[in-house]
Amino acid sequence: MPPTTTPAATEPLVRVDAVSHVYGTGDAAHHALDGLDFSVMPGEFVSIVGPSGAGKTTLLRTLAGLQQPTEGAVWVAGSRITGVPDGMAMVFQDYSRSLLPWLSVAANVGFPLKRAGAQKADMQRAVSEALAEVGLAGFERRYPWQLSGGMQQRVAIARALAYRPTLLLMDEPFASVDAQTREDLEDLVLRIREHHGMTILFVTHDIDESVYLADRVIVLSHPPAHVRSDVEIDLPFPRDQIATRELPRFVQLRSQVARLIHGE
Ligand SMILES: Nc1ncnc2c1ncn2[C@@H]1O[C@H](COP(=O)(O)OP(=O)(O)OP(=O)(O)O)[C@@H](O)[C@H]1O
Repeated sequence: MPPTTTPAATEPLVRVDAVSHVYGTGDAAHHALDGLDFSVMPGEFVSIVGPSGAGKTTLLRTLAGLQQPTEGAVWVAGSRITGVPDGMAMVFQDYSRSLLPWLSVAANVGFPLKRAGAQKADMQRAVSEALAEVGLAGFERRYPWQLSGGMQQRVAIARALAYRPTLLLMDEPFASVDAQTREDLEDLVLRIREHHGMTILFVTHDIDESVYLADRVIVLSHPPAHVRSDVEIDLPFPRDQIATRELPRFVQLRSQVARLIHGE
């Protein structure tokens, strides 16, 4: 009998297996993560929220392979990660520090591809496509400091996109832009996700944003952090900044997540 599902559809892309992290030693030791366990399926959009200082950035840095857990392991596409995995890109909150001010917009977007040894023509095509996708066609020759904060964050998103990642990690990417720009960037990320089908893990302090964007919201506990709850967001797609946020189910879910963060 033929299989009814392909193996790829049933295997998680990311598996966080009993991950703990302790910074420092002895009296100075700080237990940030405590036995975190969860999985993310290919194509899922998962928001990660939690109280301030819960360890969200520590978790994302561990997922990115930028630091090793003191206990447990992270698996991406079936391989235990010991460094930055292939096919992963990351977008940080602080675009002014993540973009290189002495490089043009195009050179910033092409930077990871150049380092990976891409052919010039392929790189130029990927850069143009990515900039067009984030609404910055025509800005190739500008420098990051000539752009608004929201535009700089679009450049950072384009740089991630040009790399064609299967896994995109985003650490509070819209925390430093104004409210209208934030909504525009949220919808940009949803469109990108729909277009490319990539898997996205998105750390945010903003409860409404976590619910608006995601298929699931993982709520971390007070430190040392464990997974306090894993909330399925059963809101229909496509999402709309006004209509989705008006839905009674949206209001119910955001209250549920808020209560969980506050420890109720
Ligand atoms: N390199 C480090 N060395 C020592 N302690 C650290 C280091 N990085 C983070 N910490 C500590 O680990 C804890 C978790 O930090 P982390 O930045 O991961 O939390 P967060 O949930 O992202 O914080 P926030 O809500 O403020 O964004 C904090 O108490 C922080 O001071």
